[in-house]
Amino acid sequence: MTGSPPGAADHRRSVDQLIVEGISKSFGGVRVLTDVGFSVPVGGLSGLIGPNGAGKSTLFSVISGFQSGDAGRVGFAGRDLTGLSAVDRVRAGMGRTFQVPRVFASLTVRQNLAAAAPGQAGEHLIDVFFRPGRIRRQEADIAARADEILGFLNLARVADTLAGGLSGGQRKLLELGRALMVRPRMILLDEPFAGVNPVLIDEIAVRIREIAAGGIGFLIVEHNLPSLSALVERMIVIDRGRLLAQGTPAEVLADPVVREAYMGGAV
Ligand SMILES: Nc1ncnc2c1ncn2[C@@H]1O[C@H](COP(=O)(O)OP(=O)(O)OP(=O)(O)O)[C@@H](O)[C@H]1O
Repeated sequence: MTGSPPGAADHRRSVDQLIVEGISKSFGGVRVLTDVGFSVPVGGLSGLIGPNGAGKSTLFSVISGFQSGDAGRVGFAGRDLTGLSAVDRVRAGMGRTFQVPRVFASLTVRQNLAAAAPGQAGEHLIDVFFRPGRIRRQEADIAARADEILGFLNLARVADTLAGGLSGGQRKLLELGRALMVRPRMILLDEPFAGVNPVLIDEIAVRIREIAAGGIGFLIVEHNLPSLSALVERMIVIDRGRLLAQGTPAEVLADPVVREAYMGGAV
């Protein structure tokens, strides 16, 4: 990342925006992202699309701090997050899910949710000996939050099932639930509909809309363009690592440049 903070003051003023500025990233000398910049509302529903290999997952990783960018800045809800670790970005309110759900197969659904809760007092030995009451209270809070999410995501009936036994769609819901455990302001969702049957796609879309209505925003990478465009208010398009277009789903999908990038115009 660059050392000087151009635009840092803007980041502080933009309390309701995710601002991505000049992100570039190479792997072994191969440029994957080139000077990508856009901004979306923290509390809104936005999509990030592009053909296979466009750089969407890499961009997600740079925004969420799982990989460092070679250049560029990330402003979020009035803070400059550039250079912060992935954990600190989660603490700042930025949650994320992965293309391949990272649930613990040998833990139950409920345990998976509890394990996603941030900064648990019991992690520190000193708390175990000197603050047992605090640990009990925190465990009760986590259990209550997990129950709330299990009910909301319609996962209560599989709460005590091992996550390894869930369907693809249920795993996606559990991954969404894990992101919700940290009480984020915005969630970066990587392919929530991939490998999910159409009925569950509709259910996941309904849940996302309900969560967004409660003020938590989404930036969603997704190849299922009909389902995504029915859900989001705006789309960012990247192709070969560069910003190609942005606008409402109708504007973006009618754009000849976007149609050309996708399968030579067969969107
Ligand atoms: N760790 C890595 N090392 C080397 N190359 C990588 C690495 N991660 C990604 N790439 C390359 O970067 C490019 C962009 O990959 P990325 O997964 O970000 O694209 P994507 O738009 O998410 O693709 P898809 O839609 O197929 O998931 C690809 O050419 C990929 O092979």
